[in-house]
Amino acid sequence: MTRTTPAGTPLGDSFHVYDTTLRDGAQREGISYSVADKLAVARLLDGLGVGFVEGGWPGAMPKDTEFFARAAAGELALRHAVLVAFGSTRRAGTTAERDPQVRALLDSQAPAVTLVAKSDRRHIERALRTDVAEAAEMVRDTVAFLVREGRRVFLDAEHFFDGYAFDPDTSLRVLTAGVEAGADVVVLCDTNGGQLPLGLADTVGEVIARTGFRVGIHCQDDTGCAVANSVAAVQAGATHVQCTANGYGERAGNADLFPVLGNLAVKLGMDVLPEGGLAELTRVSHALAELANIAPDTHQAYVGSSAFAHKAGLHASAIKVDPLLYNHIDPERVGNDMRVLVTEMAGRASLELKGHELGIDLADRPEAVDSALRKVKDLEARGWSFEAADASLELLLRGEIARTDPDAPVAGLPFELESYRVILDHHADGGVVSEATVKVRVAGRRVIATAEGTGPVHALDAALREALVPHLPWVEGVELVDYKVRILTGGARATVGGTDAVTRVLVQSSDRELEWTTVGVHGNIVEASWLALCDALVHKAMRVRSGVGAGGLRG
Ligand SMILES: CC(=O)SCCNC(=O)CCNC(=O)[C@H](O)C(C)(C)COP(=O)(O)OP(=O)(O)OC[C@H]1O[C@@H](n2cnc3c(N)ncnc32)[C@H](O)[C@@H]1OP(=O)(O)O
Ligand SMILES: CC(=O)C(=O)O
Repeated sequence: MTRTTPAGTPLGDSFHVYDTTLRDGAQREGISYSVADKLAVARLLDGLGVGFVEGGWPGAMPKDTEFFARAAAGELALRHAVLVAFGSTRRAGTTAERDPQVRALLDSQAPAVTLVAKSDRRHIERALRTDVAEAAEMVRDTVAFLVREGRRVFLDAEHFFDGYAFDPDTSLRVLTAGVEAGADVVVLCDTNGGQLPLGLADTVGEVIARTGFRVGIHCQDDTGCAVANSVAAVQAGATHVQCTANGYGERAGNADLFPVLGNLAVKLGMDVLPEGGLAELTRVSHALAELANIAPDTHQAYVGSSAFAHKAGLHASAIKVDPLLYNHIDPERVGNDMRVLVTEMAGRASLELKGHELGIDLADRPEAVDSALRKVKDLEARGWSFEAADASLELLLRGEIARTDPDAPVAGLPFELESYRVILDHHADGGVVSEATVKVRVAGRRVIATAEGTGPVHALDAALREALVPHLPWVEGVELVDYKVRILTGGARATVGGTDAVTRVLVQSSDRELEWTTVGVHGNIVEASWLALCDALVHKAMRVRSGVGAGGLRG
């Protein structure tokens, strides 16, 4: 399929999606890519289909030099993207040929080079400590040298928007020097990230009208407008857009590649990625977050796990009629999913949609839906939270179905608790050991088991397993993979009254096939944990018995 601009002209090389995650993204506080990480990031971006991957600044730091060396040695076989080396123009008072930083760009063997150049007179005079004529010459000389050496050159005009507002002639003179020397694109950079979309788009349009140059855009996110600014620049005529994965970058970050691509592709109808690329946005965004060792932003536009998650009952009731009534696009277009959250804000439609997600048909069970809804609202007012605990919600729904339909089977706990006890031993040497004893009836027998653990919940879990596994072997395959505790004070549970806090525990379990989350709430953290642990086992038991409804433990 031919990729086109909004005007319908073929994209080909006429529009550039340019990624600078490995250079500007790496300037984010907290990110430190290894060379192996950098190679993996480049491969993911290439697989997505971006046109250019800026790999770093060879010569400035050993890791970036090594990255380019390994890429040149064949470790990076890019299918879509052109690899770009980044660096500054030569220093004042020398020549490009003699400047070691410029030579390092050549030595990187990258087929394209992006040169950063000051385009604000105040920076030229105060930071470079030179004059405008020399600054323009630094650009001309370096671009011409690299072009002569067979490199494709882009010019990042640093501080362009602030500089153009202060002294447009200087800023244009720097651009002109680059283009006359052979630069392919002059990239207008909002380096301090202080621009707003309307003013920035006006400037982009004006520069194109005055010069006729091919213009790109690079936006930092200091006003929170980097994505809007980038899209506005494209609408004003920019044909090269620089972004970083998930908006990583110096200070507040850069224009986030994923919403920028989403907007260009879905809203402006530009085929900015090869076929199939758009549906990869969510997966690639999350994979790149892993490589950066940063938790994905759940609320990120287009690709966040909450980007199409609906909590309000009124939203759900319209979504039941047509999902597009409350979604700006079909989430599948960008590889994301719609989810319905059931909380105190739910209505009947929210429960029906959630039931559908969980494989429970609630359409003909209005009584069960009404009573489940009342129960959810009541429990949430007492500190329970079901939005992250689908398994507990499923048990509650199945329990209400069983209560309102005598024909529906119900299964509660696969064992009966007689009592549990947890003690804590603080030894003189500073060691702290928890010990738990559980007394249960399982498979018609009374079983007593004791176990130690690093904490009271660990000990309780261990003792329960000790008691159950000989009689219910599947318990052994249930692993506790995450455990979260939140203390809720009066405000969050106003109907309970009093000043004592309640504890909410979320337990995430896994049996290698599935992960599921359950919730428990109580004034005592061990009891809250016990409730969540038991729900986890009831949920698993329900699946072991397949098709049998379950009651759960909430009162
Ligand atoms: C807007 C951006 O984000 S651009 C990307 C910025 N990224 C980085 O800075 C990360 C990598 N940087 C580095 O490793 C180092 O800063 C280096 C290797 C580039 C330079 O290190 P040093 O030689 O020790 O210089 P230092 O960082 O202190 O100062 C930069 C020098 O470059 C000069 N300079 C800055 N911008 C430019 C430019 N566009 N063109 C030419 N020279 C420039 C400065 O005037 C200064 O010169 P001086 O040493 O004569 O004062
Ligand atoms: C080049 C660049 O990163 C900037 O001007 O912000």
